[in-house]
Amino acid sequence: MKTRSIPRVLSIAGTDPSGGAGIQADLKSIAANGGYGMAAVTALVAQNTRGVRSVHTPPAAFLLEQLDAVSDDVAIDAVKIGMLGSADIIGTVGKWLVKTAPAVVVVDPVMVATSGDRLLEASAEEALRSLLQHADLVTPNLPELGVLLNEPAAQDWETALAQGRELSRRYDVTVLVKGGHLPGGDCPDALVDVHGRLAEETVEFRTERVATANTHGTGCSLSAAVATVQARTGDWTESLKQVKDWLYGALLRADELEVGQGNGPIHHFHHHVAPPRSAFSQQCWDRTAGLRKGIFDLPFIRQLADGTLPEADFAYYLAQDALYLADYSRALARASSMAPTAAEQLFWAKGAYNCIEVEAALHREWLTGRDVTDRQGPVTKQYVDHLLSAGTSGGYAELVAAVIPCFWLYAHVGEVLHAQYRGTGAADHPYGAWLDTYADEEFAEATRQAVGIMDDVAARSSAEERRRMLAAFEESSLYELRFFDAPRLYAAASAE
Ligand SMILES: Nc1ncnc2c1ncn2[C@@H]1O[C@H](COP(=O)(O)OP(=O)(O)O)[C@@H](O)[C@H]1O
Ligand SMILES: Cc1ncc(COP(=O)(O)OP(=O)(O)O)c(N)n1
Repeated sequence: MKTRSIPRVLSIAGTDPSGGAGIQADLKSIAANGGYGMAAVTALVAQNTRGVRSVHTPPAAFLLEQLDAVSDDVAIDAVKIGMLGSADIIGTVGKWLVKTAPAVVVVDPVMVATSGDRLLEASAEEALRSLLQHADLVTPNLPELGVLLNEPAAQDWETALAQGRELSRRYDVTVLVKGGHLPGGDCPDALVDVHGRLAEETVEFRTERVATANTHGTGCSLSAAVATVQARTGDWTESLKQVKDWLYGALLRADELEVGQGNGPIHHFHHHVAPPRSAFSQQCWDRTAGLRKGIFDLPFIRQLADGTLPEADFAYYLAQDALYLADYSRALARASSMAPTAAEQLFWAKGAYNCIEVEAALHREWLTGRDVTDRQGPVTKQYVDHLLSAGTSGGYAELVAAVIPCFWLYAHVGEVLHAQYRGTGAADHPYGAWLDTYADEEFAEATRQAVGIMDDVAARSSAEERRRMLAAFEESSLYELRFFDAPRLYAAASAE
């Protein structure tokens, strides 16, 4: 297939004056994915983020005039077909496709909007099935897949894939089965083709489900984007990979748009606009709320707060922390060596220095006279391995996200424990002096700067890099929890 760096892509679809779905969404998706967008309107839809009010369908002959006006003048590299509305319109589009034979035809078999309003007359379902013979790719959601096969909508992923295979077999077409309507923490999609046009019969793409109500026009946007990238790459699997990544970012940042009071649109141009400075760290913080709760529920933290923590557990914690800091300093030094700006280089270098010079010295002071192991325990070792591997196999962005929880959780736990201790006014608290050093304003300021750097790095990173950053942040946060729990599990054994 002949590919083109800026493909000319025609959307044949209905309108959405609120800009989230239909032609308006298609044009944004095409542009966001590097194409030149064109549009022929099948129906004028009075709708917004809350639902459809009415539909006006101009005569099919006028749609044909629009289509001919484009194809008589412009070489069309790809066509995306969305809302068609009636059998009359479907027939007109089918004949035009036969006449023009575009290289890429993607059909999104739009039937019902998220709001529940019908966008295809029930009597036109058979006509829509017959249009599939002109399609290279069809992108039904699960209810639409069921209707096209005259079967109930799939309730699980295995049934959905089986239906995808059946649709591919019946209509000799590649099917994109979309799992957005299934419950669960991720959104599976799969390209399915039983006629050998893909490397494998089923190629799956999974992304995490984004917690947002702003998904209006997701299906329209996806199909227009796939048509565009396919005309650029000539490879369905590669196209889906690129588009899913872009779509994930568009959903992740949909809430920033604040459009409408119902299900708002996705952020088509998220990759051209830097996220608000604090957006990424807020996301990291929100995602690890459960782990923070877990930390405050640990016996170690409760006992450290009320002064009942066994001395041996405290000593084990201090010893492991000193061992950890020696390698944490190396991870910060690595971040310094990878930093793209002098300011970031200096910040991490100072952090590496402070770990050894200030923090470890403090630990040594507290450890004097205590009989403790000088070997890394299992959790310390795993945590350090995670940091060092982020610094070698991950990039700078991943390493930065991996080192932040140590700053942030230490500062947060310190602040909370210190406030609790001060609140009790207990003069004889065995760990009072330690808790006083724990809430240090200089360290809190360094933490704010570190989190700011992470936000800056996230703002200049791709959606895929941000996803890896988030995973690295979560993993380090989990190790922070395990680190606080390690004395309970390993202190006694290490003393033997
Ligand atoms: N909350 C979400 N988070 C991540 N991806 C989503 C989410 N909702 C839908 N998607 C993805 O958006 C695309 C459209 O999905 P779907 O909702 O199944 O179709 P439609 O929008 O046509 O009803 C699919 O790629 C699906 O995996
Ligand atoms: C004019 C028009 N076309 C299609 C839809 C439905 O779009 P879809 O991408 O399926 O998005 P939601 O149904 O999720 O909004 C529409 N609303 N209007």
